[in-house]
Amino acid sequence: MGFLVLVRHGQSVANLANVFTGWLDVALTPQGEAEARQAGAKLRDFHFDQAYCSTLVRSKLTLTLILEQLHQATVPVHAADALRERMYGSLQGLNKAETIRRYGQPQVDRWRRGYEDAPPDGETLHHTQQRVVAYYEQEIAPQLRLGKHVLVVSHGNTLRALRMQLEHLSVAQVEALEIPTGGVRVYELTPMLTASRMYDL
Ligand SMILES: O=C(O)[C@@H](CO)OP(=O)(O)O
Repeated sequence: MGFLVLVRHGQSVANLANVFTGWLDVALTPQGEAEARQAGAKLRDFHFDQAYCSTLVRSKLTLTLILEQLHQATVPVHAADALRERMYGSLQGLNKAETIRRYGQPQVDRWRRGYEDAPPDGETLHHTQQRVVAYYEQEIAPQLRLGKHVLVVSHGNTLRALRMQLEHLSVAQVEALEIPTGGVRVYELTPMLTASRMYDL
């Protein structure tokens, strides 16, 4: 039976500073590195055939630390632009609290969590979902259909978008979904890619 594990990267320096990140290529904090190792420890009973991450360093390093923790550093890794965080446009680099003071909580909530609301010059979650799901269908799903064990380390909004697809969430459900840094979600999959079990670790 195939399984798919989704992990959000550990805390980044921008997460700690409460700054909109998107495609900014920021490092993990020491806590973020510890969260990555903890995610690896939670996965100690899992063996992976294939792993995927984004081309951003916080995702790559989280994956490296997980595989090191598991003593599975030889698992083949693919880093894909399609798995990068939602592009946050001109919000990137701005402090979130300061942005709320300037534009108000309702507007910032829509930019951050609305499914069809684009941040200025940025991607909607819907657009992010189209590129992430296309990559999933082309690259990851064929591995899962073969019964492979696949690990994906990506970002808060890309994982919200992918989870909406995998779990058939409504717009209201995905708008309310929050994924913690270092969060681990497991799907046990039939050959038809129906989830027979899904759970957080
Ligand atoms: O800044 C970002 O890129 C994301 C994830 O950290 O933030 P938000 O929770 O606002 O979508």
